[in-house]
Amino acid sequence: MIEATLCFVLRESETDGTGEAGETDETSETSETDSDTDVLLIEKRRGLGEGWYNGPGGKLEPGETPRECAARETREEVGLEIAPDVLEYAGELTFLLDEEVHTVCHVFRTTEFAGEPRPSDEARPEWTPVDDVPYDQMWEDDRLWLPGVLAGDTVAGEFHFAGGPPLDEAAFVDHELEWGVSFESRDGDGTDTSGETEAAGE
Ligand SMILES: Nc1[nH]c(=O)nc2c1ncn2[C@H]1C[C@H](O)[C@@H](COP(=O)(O)OP(=O)(O)OP(=O)(O)O)O1
Repeated sequence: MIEATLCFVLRESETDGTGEAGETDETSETSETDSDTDVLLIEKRRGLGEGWYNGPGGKLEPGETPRECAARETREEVGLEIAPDVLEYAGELTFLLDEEVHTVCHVFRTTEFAGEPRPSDEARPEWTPVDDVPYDQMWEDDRLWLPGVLAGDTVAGEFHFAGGPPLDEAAFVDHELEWGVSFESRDGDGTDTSGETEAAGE
């Protein structure tokens, strides 16, 4: 079983006079996050999900907590500095391949970061309006959980894939989601110590 992270960095959109990202549309019925918020996505250059968009992230190293991993991967992949303890625990996703747990992924969210994104061997970063996330160029499960996470909700989910490995060539067959899950016990280091968090229902 792989333990991994994803980190979604949010910022207020910049109005650049081009009429693109950040322009306020007074007639729109969008909520406080969405059209005026950007999320930092990466186009992944290698590894699982190569060629697709996602948040920065990757596998935990020995002795590392999930939030330390999320901060390190974000620094390595796109050069942003984030203090691990500012990361908000937004989701726990379990990816199963042929009914065996393949990866448990801890999802974090933050608006606090320093620096400007820059590309690396692993990733090409792109600030993207949250209303314009390219779900057709992402993992198939992302459209189910990422909009809620970007809007500030918390989620526990199980996603069933069949026919692999590798996971990114398997078929996405089923899922269960639970929203509004409390991850407060993970505020210390990203590790659940309470046993309160339930896995998504059957
Ligand atoms: N179904 C899925 N949906 C999704 O959105 N992200 C997924 C996913 N399955 C795996 N991931 C993400 C989680 C994690 O950030 C990443 C793990 O991919 P890899 O094993 O290729 O690790 P990376 O190469 O990115 O990291 P390192 O090797 O640790 O640098 O893929």
